[in-house]
Amino acid sequence: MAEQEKVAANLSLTPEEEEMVKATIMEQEPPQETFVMLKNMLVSPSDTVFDQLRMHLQEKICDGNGETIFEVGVGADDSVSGLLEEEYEASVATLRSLADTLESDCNLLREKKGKTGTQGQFLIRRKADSEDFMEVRVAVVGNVDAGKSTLLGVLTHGELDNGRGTARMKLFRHKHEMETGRTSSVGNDILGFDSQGKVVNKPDHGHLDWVKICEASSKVITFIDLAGHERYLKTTVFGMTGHLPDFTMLMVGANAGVVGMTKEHLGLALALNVPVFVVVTKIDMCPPNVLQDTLKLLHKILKSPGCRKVPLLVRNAEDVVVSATNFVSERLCPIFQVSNVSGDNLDLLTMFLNLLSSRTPQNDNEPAQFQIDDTYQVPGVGVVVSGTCMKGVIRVNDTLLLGPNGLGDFIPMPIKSIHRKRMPVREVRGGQTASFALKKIKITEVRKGQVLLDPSLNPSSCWEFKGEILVLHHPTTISTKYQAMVHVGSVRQTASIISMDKECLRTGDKAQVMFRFIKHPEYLKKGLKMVFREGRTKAVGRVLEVIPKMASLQHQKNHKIMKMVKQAGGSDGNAMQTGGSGSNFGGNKKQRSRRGGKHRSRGNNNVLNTAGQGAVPATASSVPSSHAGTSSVVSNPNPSGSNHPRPEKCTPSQLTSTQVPVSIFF
Ligand SMILES: Nc1nc2c(ncn2[C@@H]2O[C@H](COP(=O)(O)OP(=O)(O)OP(=O)(O)O)[C@@H](O)[C@H]2O)c(=O)[nH]1
Repeated sequence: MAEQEKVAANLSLTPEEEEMVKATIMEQEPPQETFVMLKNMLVSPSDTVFDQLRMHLQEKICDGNGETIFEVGVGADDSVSGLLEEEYEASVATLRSLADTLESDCNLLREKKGKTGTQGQFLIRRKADSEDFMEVRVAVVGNVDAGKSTLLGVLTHGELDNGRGTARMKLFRHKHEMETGRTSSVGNDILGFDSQGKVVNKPDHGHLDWVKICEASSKVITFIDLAGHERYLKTTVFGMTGHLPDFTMLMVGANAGVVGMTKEHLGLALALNVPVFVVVTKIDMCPPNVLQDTLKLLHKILKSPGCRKVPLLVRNAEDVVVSATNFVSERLCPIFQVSNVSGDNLDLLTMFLNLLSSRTPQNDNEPAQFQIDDTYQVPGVGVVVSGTCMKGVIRVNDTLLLGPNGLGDFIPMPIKSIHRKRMPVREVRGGQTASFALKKIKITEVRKGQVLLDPSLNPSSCWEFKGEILVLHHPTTISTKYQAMVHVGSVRQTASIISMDKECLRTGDKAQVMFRFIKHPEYLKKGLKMVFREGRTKAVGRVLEVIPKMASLQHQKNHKIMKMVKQAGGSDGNAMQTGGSGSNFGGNKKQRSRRGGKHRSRGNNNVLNTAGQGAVPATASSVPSSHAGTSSVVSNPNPSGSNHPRPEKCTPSQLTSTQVPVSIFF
């Protein structure tokens, strides 16, 4: 440990960095409240002041979804912080009785004794309600073998690992995962904290004990365990977009360092604006110089212009409180160094998790919105959908609109029952995950990506939408007709580019692009973050405009008319402009063969493996139909024949080891 402390000391913040941390913290200071708290208000309050303080505290607990951090010995006035010992003790006693009247517990987080007196920070948390708990979702990402599943096994079952994978066995869902030791699906496990901040989970808890954990917890951390292997990147991207994590825990094996998918996952979290904290594992088996190199590289990457993070090495309880209470911003990035085998620093990580709060603001008066991320057929129950309540409150027997279906319509759907973490409840609110049993519907009529909405929202679906994207990586160029998987929230569907404000896009290019889904319409909303990917091609961005279904039908009609007019005028060079979407919507067999071969026009994922991968499908006139979709098309970077000079852009191979691809954008 002495070696590690040395390493930590070497990497401690310089005075300028400390200033930066302070500035970041200052940036996040909440606006001044109307209630002015005087530092000795708690010492011996009159009944009126006591009531005022009670109301103030109640408000803060409500705003914090059931908890708040209260500072004793510090006032919102200009007085110097700190109280004399007796005053401080009297203030703490008042705070405890205030918390008591609000059915909450009061726990000391840290205390500071200075020349001007003592001051302390206390966590006030509502006592566990058997029907309700605060929920925080943490996505767990990092390269394969970084120790993700092991850490979750250790945290949620309280038993250390043996270094050969015993702890992760409790989390795996599939036989092949047990055999290979590799996560392939989106796994879930929970860690409950009571009102005193103690872990509720017991070493022997199984999946059936989730209800017991939830009943005894004031706060439940849901870990979204994601796969580290590149092969499962599609599932990992879905986990990051569809499961709406509040935070990302990026795991790095101390000995392996920042390798493989680590930067990819960090880039994804940055693109989706999810705050990141880093956990360096396996410090028990890592030589100090290797650990130091890993930490140095991590600092460099996090501080690089692409990330613009302020790394904070967490070494003691004080650092935990500072980082957790200022972690709402995406800028601060706490770094933990732990061992799942020796248990080093796991207490600090647990303390940090205990202090994290949900980032979804709760407003019960907003119309309900729920996004579906999975569907099940449960024997004896029927169709069950799981997902996240984005806004409002949903109660048993409420009738919401389910959709869009294949035609883009929404149908009224009563909610038969609600479960939160396998526990039956009467209602669910914004920021919480839940599953609903639905009435009178077949499993084939529900799918991931659908939504359940309050009828007052009068929703409409869309085939087309405009997005602003930045290409993080593409081997050649992207032009219209290119198809790839679009991830927006729990929507995951192949979409084709139907137009864009540039002729073609290369790595590092930013553009406004019009997309069209190839299979069915979706429900999207302006401003949502999106990821557009296919194989090694990646682009990130946001939805700028949603074209409602009817408008897009009209647009399609106009497009067809334009095309017919152009064809009549003999301009066959533009015959392919509608590309993939044309082949799916309205393109007949004859047209398809004229466009250069059937297998390029099917409009499903196969297209990605032929024209899609090459990204720039050739026009009917430039490539004979027998060659369409072959590697000669794929490798042609500029088949349109026009002489566009290739812009001087940073390609991934030119990125240095410390650069995260998103650096170009964020
Ligand atoms: N010595 C030591 N071994 C560890 C530690 N953490 C994990 N391991 C071992 O590292 C190996 C890989 O751990 P996993 O938890 O499967 O890694 P993962 O990141 O979940 O891998 P994927 O699920 O494939 O993405 C296992 O054999 C663990 O026992 C640690 O802190 N110290």
